[in-house]
Amino acid sequence: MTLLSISQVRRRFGDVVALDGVSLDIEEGEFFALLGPSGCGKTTLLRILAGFETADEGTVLLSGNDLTRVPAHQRPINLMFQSYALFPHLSVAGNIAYGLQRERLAKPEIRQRVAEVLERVGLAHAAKRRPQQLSGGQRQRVALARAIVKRPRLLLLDEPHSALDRKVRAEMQLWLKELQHEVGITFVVVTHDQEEAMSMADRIAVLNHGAVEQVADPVTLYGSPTTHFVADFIGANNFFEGKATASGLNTSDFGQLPARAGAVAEGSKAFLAVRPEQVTLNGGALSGRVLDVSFYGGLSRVAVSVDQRDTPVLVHQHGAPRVAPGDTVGLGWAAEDAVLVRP
Ligand SMILES: Nc1ncnc2c1ncn2[C@@H]1O[C@H](COP(=O)(O)OP(=O)(O)OP(=O)(O)O)[C@@H](O)[C@H]1O
Repeated sequence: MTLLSISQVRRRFGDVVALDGVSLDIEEGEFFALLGPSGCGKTTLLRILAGFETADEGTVLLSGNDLTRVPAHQRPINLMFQSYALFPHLSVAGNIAYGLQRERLAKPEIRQRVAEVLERVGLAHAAKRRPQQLSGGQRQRVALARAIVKRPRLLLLDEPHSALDRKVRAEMQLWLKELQHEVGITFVVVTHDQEEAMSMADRIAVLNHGAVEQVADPVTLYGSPTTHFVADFIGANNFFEGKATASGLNTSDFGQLPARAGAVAEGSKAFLAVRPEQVTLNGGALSGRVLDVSFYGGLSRVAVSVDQRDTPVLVHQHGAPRVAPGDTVGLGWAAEDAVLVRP
């Protein structure tokens, strides 16, 4: 069932168009990610959902009810800030209880709900500590506990892992996904980190210049991007430019190259996108010379220079390298492993 229906939302700041007609439906219980580079408008959209910012045009419905005129504190929506915004003078339990106290819930109920949520985030032992006595990952758990204890319909998370180092970040991504499944609250997370979005979200909306480029699950986004921007932003890709034909792409430099049509109509301008792990080095449509080989344990990355191309073709091979710089190689791929995308 649709929980949140965002329709044709626009927002400008002076000359800057932050959101240029964004429409999205987010399902009940979904872990949804808004992904895009800095300045694409994702924070503005999150703030509009929370009620801290207003749209110039468009509507936001929550279970069919228009939120436009509902003030932030009356929305069944919580926002977890990037900085966590914990109160330094309150204990962990005090921070979590704060919102419930403001709602004037009875003391025994507050005590019980705080204890429950502390247990859930694995911080029961740290209830009396102050935020500055906690690690970054623990602070994030407190911020999440404080957000979910109010049992919102929707939890918005702004770059939740940006304050954490790499290793903790990976642990917290896994944990956040588990937590979301356990509590069943709909999560909308804003991130510029494609790996983070891919590893956590059920579905991802990729934003660029205030507009939605594509909405899909991670596997579809990776395997069947519809635009050059999405194919380039998510993972590594090799691109060729040309015109879509019935069986691939017609290029001026390399003739016909095999690919699936994807979302591109025959005869239109397009790019062929092929992932490095789909390219083989034993014969095929192109030939080139190995420029560079680097070994990463389970994976070797090979850069192949091809005449008439400014950028080398990247190839990933499983295991140790089987070619060396200077080798002449053929580059090939199966038509179903390459996809045509819109410019
Ligand atoms: N209050 C404001 N006043 C003026 N311009 C703003 C304001 N808020 C956002 N913008 C502009 O709107 C555009 C979108 O900003 P937004 O913060 O939504 O992007 P973002 O994708 O979240 O980027 P980041 O990841 O850097 O936060 C940017 O060009 C930004 O400079």
